[in-house]
Amino acid sequence: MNMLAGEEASIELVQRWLQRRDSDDTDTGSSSGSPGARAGRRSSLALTPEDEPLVDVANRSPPPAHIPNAMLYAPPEPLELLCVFPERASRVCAAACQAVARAGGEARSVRSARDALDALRRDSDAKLPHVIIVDARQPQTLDAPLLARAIRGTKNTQHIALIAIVKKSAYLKDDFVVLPYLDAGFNRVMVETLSSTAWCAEILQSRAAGASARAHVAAVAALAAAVDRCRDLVAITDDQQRILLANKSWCRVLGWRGDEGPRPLAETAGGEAMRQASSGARDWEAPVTLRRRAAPDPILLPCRGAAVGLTKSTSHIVFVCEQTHAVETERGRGSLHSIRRGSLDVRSVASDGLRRTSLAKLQGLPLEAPITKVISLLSAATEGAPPSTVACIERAVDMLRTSELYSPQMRDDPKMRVEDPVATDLIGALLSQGPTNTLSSRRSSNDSTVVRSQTNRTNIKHKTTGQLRELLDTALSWEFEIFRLEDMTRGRPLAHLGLALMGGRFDICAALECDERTLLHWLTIIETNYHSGNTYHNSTHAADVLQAVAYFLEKDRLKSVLEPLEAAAALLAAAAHDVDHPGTSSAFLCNARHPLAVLYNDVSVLESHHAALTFKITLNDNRVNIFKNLDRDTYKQVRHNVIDMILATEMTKHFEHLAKFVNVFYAKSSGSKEDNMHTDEPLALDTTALSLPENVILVKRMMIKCADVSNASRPQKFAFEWARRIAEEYFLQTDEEKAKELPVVMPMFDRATCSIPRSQIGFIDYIIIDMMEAWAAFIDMPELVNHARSNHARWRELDEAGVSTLADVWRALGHASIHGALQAAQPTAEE
Ligand SMILES: Nc1ncnc2c1ncn2[C@@H]1O[C@@H]2COP(=O)(O)O[C@H]2[C@H]1O
Repeated sequence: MNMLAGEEASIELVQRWLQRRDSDDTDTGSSSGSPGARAGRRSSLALTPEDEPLVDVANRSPPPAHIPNAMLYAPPEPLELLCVFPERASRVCAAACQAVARAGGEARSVRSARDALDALRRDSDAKLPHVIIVDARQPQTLDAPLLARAIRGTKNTQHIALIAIVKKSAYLKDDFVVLPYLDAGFNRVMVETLSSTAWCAEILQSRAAGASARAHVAAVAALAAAVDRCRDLVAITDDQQRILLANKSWCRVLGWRGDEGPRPLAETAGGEAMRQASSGARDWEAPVTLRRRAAPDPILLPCRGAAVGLTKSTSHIVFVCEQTHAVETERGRGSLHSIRRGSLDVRSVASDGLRRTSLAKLQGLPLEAPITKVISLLSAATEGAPPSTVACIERAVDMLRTSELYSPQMRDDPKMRVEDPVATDLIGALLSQGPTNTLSSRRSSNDSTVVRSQTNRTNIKHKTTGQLRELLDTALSWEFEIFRLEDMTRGRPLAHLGLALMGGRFDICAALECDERTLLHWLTIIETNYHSGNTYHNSTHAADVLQAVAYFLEKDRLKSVLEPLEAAAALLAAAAHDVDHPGTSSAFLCNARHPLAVLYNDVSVLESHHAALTFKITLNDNRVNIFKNLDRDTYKQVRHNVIDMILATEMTKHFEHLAKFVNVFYAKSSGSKEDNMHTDEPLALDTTALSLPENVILVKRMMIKCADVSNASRPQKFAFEWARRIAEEYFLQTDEEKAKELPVVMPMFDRATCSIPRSQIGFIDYIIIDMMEAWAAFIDMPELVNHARSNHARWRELDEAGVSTLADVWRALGHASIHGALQAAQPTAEE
C-alpha cells in the first residue's frame, strides 16, 4: 500500500540520517571528498551571502533501503475483531465471528458507523482491534467508504486491517469495484461468504499484514520521536517539496505552530540547498536560507539533504539544517538583532565562530548600544549649530546619559501636576522603589515577619455543576461576575476559573504536554499560596487578572500574534503573578527589613518573589509540575515568558513599559509619540513592528499590566468593590506601619480621613487612562476606556457631593457595603 511505502521510506530516511550523524562524529579525515568530515564541511560554507558557496554536490550512492529487523519486532497478541453490520442477525457476521473464535481470538460487533467510531475512541491502544470488517452491501444503510475515512482519521488506526464486504453480484459485474474502497482506506475487499473457513483464512492473513504494518508504524513513531528531540532543524517533504513533517526545533526557530498542513518548502527556504534538492541529487550538503515568521532577516544554516525512495523514484526529501550556536544564542537572548539589527553576520551563523568566545573576539564584534549611536548623532548635529540649539542638544544628551531614562518625573505642565495629596501619595508610592526615604518619619524599624499565615486550603472538590457551571460558561465576558464566583467557590475562584479557561477554552495542557490533573493540582497549590486574609491581593484578584488576560487573548490582534505556548505562559503568569503577596507593598517590606527585601536587595522585591516562588512550587513536586514533559528549550522559553510577564507587573516600571509600547506601536504625527499620549489627538496605530520578537515582548507585558489594573476599567459595580478592597488593604498597611513604628508609605491612606473618590480619580488620571487608551486601540476594545471614563465621572460626582471615606461612599451608594449589595442581588454558594 502507498501508506506503507511512505512509512518505510520515512523510517529509512530517518535511519539514514542517524547513521550519517554517527559517521560524521567519528570521521575526522577531512578531505573534501569525505562527506562526513565536519571540519572540511564547515570550512566550505559561504562566509557572506554574496560569496559563492563551495557546495559538496557529490552524488553518492543512494541510502540503504531496508529497515533493521530488530526495529520491526511486534509482540504476539490475541486476535481482536470488530464487525460493523447494520443487520441485527447477519449470518455473514456470525460466520466471521465464529472464525475468530476458532482462531483463539475475540470478536465484537456493532450496528452503526457511530458505534464503531465510539468503540475505537473508547478503546485503549492495547485493545484496538487488529481487523475491522465493514458490511458494504447496503450503501443506503451504511456508507462504508465514509466510515473507512473516519477510521483512518482516528489516531493510531493505520495498522488496523480494514475489510469491506461486498455482494457477489457487484463484485463480478465491475473490474474496478475495489478501487473506491481502497481509496477510502480499506485494505481488502471481500465477497460475502458464509464459510467460516474462508473467513478464518482471510482474517488471519489480514492480521499478519496488519502486524507488519503495526511494527512499521511503531518504528516510524520511534524515529519521529528521535527527530523531534534533536537540536537540528529537520523537515521531510514529499517529492514535490511540500513539507510533511517539521520537527520541534524547526517550528521553534522559524516560529511555526507545528500543526500546519503540508505547505511548499519554497515558501520558507531558499538558497543552494533548494537548487540541489530540485536537481534530483540523492545526497547533498549546501547552505539553506530560512525565513522566520516573526523576524525580518532570514537565517543561513548548513544543510544536509537526501532524496529517498524505495524504488528509483523519489518519494521523500529530507532536510537537516544544523542549528548553529548563533541561532541558539539569539533565541536564548530574545534577539541578537536588537543589538546588531541589519547586520546579520553570516560568519557567526554559518560557522562555529562564536563557540570560541575569546575576549579578543568579543572586542572585535561590531557591538554598539543604540543609545551610544544616538548620543554620537546628536553631538555631531551640534557642529555649526546656533548656540541655542547647541544648548538644547547638550541638555538632551545629559538626560540621555543617565540610566534612568524611563523613571517618571512629574511634568511641569499644570495639567500633569498631581495636586491632590491622596493621589500624590498613591501615585508616589506606586512608582517608587525601595525603602521610604523619610528619615523624620522613621521612628524605628522592626524585623518582624509580616507575611501573614496562610489558610490551609487543599483538596479542591472540583464539581462544576449547576449554577457554577452556568457562571463559568460566561467566563469570557467583560462583565464576568467574579465576586459571585468567589462566593460560590467559598474563596477558591482561581482553581475553578483556571480549569475552565486554561484547561477548557485555551487547552494549555496541549501546549504544555501535561494532563488536566496536573494543571488542576498546579492551580490548587498556587491558589493555596495566595493569602485569603488579604482584602485585595488574594486569589480572587489572581482570578480576575487571569480572566482579563483570557479575554484579551480572544482578541484578533493577539490571536494573530501569539503562539499557543505564549498564550499559555500569559495565562500562567496571570494566575501566579501575585502568589504569596503579603498584603503590604515592597516599600513596606524594605522599611521592615523583611527577609524578602534582604534577599532581593530592595529591588523588585515582591515581583521577584512571586516569580521565583511560582517556579519553586511548580518544580518541587511532580504532581503539580506542569512543565515536566517540556524539553529543555521549550521549558526555558516558557519560563522566560512567565518571569518576564510577572516582573512587568511592577508598578515602578509602569511608565517605562507604557512608553516603550507607545513608541513602538503608535506612529509619529505632530510632536513626539510620548507627547501624543498627553494630548487629545487620536493615536495612529502602527502594527508593522509586530514582526520583531522584541516588540511582541512589549505586547505581552502590556497585556498583563492592563489586566493587573483592569479593575478600574470594569463596569462600575466591580470597579467600586475593587476600590474598596485595595483601600482597605492600604489602610491595614498604614495601621501596621503605625503600630510597628515604621515609616508610613502612604500617610494619606488613613481609614478615618482618606478620600476614596479622590484616590480613584488620581489612579485613573495618572495610571489608567493613557495606558488603557493605548491598549484599547491596539486590541480594539473601546469599552476599556469607556468604563474607566464612566467610573471616573461617578467618582467625581461623589467627590463633588462631599463623599470621602469608605463608609461615606457606601452610604452614598445606598448600601452598607458594595459587596453586601452584590451579595444581596445574587444567589450565593452552590449547593
Ligand atoms: N483601583 C485601584 N486603586 C488604587 N490602586 C490600585 C487599584 N488597582 C490596583 N491598584 C494598585 O496598582 C498596583 C498594581 O500592582 P499590584 O497588584 O502589586 O498592586 C496594585 C495596587 O497597589
